[in-house]
Amino acid sequence: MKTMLTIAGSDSSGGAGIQADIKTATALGVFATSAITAITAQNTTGVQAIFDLDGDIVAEEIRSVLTDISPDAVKIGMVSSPEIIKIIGEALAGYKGPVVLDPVMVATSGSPLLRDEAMESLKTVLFPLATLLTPNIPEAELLTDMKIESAADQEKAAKALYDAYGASVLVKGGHGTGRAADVFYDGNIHIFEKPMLDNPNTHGTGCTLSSAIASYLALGLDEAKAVEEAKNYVYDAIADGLDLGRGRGPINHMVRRNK
Ligand SMILES: Nc1ncnc2c1ncn2[C@@H]1O[C@H](COP(=O)(O)OP(=O)(O)O)[C@@H](O)[C@H]1O
Ligand SMILES: Cc1ncc(COP(=O)(O)O)c(N)n1
Repeated sequence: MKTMLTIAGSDSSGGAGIQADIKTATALGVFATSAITAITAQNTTGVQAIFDLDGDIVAEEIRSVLTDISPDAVKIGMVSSPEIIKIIGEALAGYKGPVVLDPVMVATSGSPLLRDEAMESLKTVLFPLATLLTPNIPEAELLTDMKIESAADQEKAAKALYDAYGASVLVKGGHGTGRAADVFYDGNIHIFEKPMLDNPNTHGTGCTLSSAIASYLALGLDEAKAVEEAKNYVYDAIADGLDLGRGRGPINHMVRRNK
């Protein structure tokens, strides 16, 4: 069986973070291993508390997995502090497979998940290790210092990040207006477009997308095909119309199994 490692934070409400990653990989037939970076107390209305794990245990978690069940792909999500970022960089230094990095900065509920002082380390330590970056529009704006108002702007931002970090880049369009256009640049531009679903329950879409991409890469798909299939999976999971909690609820990771 193919395996993927997710390095991310725990979401007590089960819709995002490690929980979304494990559900997604499982739904796609990939065995998930994990290294938890932080424990969040959160639900569909917001993030109530964050506890960063000690860097030493994060390093041990990653080493335990890499030295035994070497993953076919790695996904990195919430990393929060410069110390944990540095440790992940060291622990992954010899890893040769695909690394999908979702630069998680703010939860769908609006709560910050990356400390301000961690932004620079994210760019200098983890971006160069990544093979594929998946910023949403607000994240891509911060990373490139550009205003993104169209698919053409998403394309410019994707190219700028590709040139700066040498990784393929997917600028996701869930925060845009009009259609949900995700722009992928791997040296060539690919645009993956779907109608924007009228559903406020999108907690965990970014985590789900990046772990689905990592899962499809683990299964051997090329990057552009992995992105396309992952987007289809997230679209179906939003379209299912699951309605849990009082705020912005999660999507249905099990959508393909229920049908
Ligand atoms: N309402 C929606 N309808 C259709 N697709 C959506 C919707 N919201 C998000 N998506 C898709 O979900 C994925 C995650 O995108 P986005 O919401 O931009 O990321 P993040 O969760 O990191 O903010 C993308 O493929 C995006 O196009
Ligand atoms: C632990 C954790 N990691 C990441 C997210 C981002 O979620 P989204 O996929 O909605 O951007 C989150 N809310 N919680």
